[in-house]
Amino acid sequence: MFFETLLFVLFFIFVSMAFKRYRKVRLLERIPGPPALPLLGNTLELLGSRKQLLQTLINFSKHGNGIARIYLGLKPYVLLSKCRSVEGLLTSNVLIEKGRLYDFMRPWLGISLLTSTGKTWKSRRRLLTPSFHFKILEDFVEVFNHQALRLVDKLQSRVGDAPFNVCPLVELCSLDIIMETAMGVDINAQNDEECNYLKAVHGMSDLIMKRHFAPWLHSDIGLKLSRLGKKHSELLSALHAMSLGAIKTRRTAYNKLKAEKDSNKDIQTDGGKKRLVFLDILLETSEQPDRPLSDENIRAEVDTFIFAGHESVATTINFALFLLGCHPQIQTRVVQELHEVLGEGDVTITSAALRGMTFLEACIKEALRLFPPFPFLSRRLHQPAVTDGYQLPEGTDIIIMVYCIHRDPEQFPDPDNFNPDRFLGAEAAKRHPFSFIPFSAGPRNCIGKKFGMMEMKVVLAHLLRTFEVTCRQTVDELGLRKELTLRPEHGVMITLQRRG
Ligand code: HEM
Repeated sequence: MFFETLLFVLFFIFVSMAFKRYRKVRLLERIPGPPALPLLGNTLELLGSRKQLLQTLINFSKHGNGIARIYLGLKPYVLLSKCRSVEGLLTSNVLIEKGRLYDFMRPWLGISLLTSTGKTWKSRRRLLTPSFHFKILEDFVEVFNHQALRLVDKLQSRVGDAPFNVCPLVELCSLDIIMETAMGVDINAQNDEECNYLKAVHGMSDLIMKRHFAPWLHSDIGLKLSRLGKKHSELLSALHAMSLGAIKTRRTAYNKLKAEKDSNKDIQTDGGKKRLVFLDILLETSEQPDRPLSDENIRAEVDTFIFAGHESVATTINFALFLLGCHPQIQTRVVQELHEVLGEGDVTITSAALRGMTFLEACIKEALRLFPPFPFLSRRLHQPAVTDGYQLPEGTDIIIMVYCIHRDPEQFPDPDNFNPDRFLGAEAAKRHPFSFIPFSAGPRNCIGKKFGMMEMKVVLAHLLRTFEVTCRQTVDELGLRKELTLRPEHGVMITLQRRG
């Protein structure tokens, strides 16, 4: 009797799951998409070459007019590639759950602002928003200047050299900046080109992408049993050891200062200068009775800031150098503007000066349009939605094709052309508000948008007023590759001349 009941229950579960899937697939089959193999779906095309991942997804999305459907194994995904199709989703206050890729980031980044959802995300967002207050960001401009000048110093020795890859140097600079602003430590990565921490970040990013496209690595057991399991644990230990070490040091300093001072006042840091870093704010918050943050929560947020805050900025600076190096007339316009805003001689760039650099900002935006660090964003629907007249059932995984949205000729005529003027004047004001979304949009947009823009402007301003940058690569020669962010696999090869 027991076995009969068990069999009946199992049969019932199986039938209801099959029926649920049938209803879901029936709705999604109305959406155009490439032919899919039984069981495997479109997995083979996606697995075929990770180098081609971006191009493969772009090709898939061409199957519909802004909306297309693919299968990874049995799992359906919907690709959205027009601004009109993503507006409803991005502005929703309830459809805020991230897609599967984020599941694989959790061992490293924990439950943080980037990876959480629902009530946890809402309360974290409320908690962390004040950390990005303009007053706090203004204090960071000093760090941006100091680290950018270190990069300029490093590059002085490359003047007149044959073309060299600037990407690793820019990435180390942006890592130094986020370490100093997030944790208050100057790790001077720029003088450590072997930087083990960065190697661990790259190793983990690579592993997360491998997991995403290999269904047999999706479960933790599958990963542990595979040859990647050991590497995953080693990378996690290295990454967490660094952030936990920095938290411990900062907490000791914080407690010491607190014992000396009224805890409501600003904390004295860095040899007497008043500058709060993100970690101080988290430590302060963790002590408020109504908003406790455990050490684990703090580690998750710190790791998230470091990941989200350095690679995206570095790749954008690199792509901007590529574009400006290939377009000398546009570079000259930037330098003229810098001259007008900053004058001659050595200067420390202030936040007021940054506001005057409108053409440099337009160049950065155009670099973000052509090469968005996050060329696609993923979401999972925990309730049904409708877009472009199609019903999307609960549980559907969505891929927002930022790369395609940014190259839509209806919004950006001659879309492959580098033309920063698109972001100035009336043309910019006429465009659809969701046609340019490098920082995403709506309630789950990038919390570090202002921080990132200020940092990129300071670093590029120092570089461009010191050096004339030349680049002779084509876009194909960059070897665009989608890792966790979009990267130029073959580097950005530039030459430098000192400006007169
Ligand atoms: C060029 C620079 C940057 C770009 C293009 C960028 C882009 C993005 C995008 C597209 C998202 C949404 C991700 C998604 O929905 O899946 C995001 C979220 C986020 N970014 Fe950025 N980001 C940049 C710089 C930064 C910086 C400098 C920081 C921190 C200092 C930062 C911290 C975050 C965090 C914490 C989130 C999660 C926000 C939430 O879900 O509430 N980002 N970013």
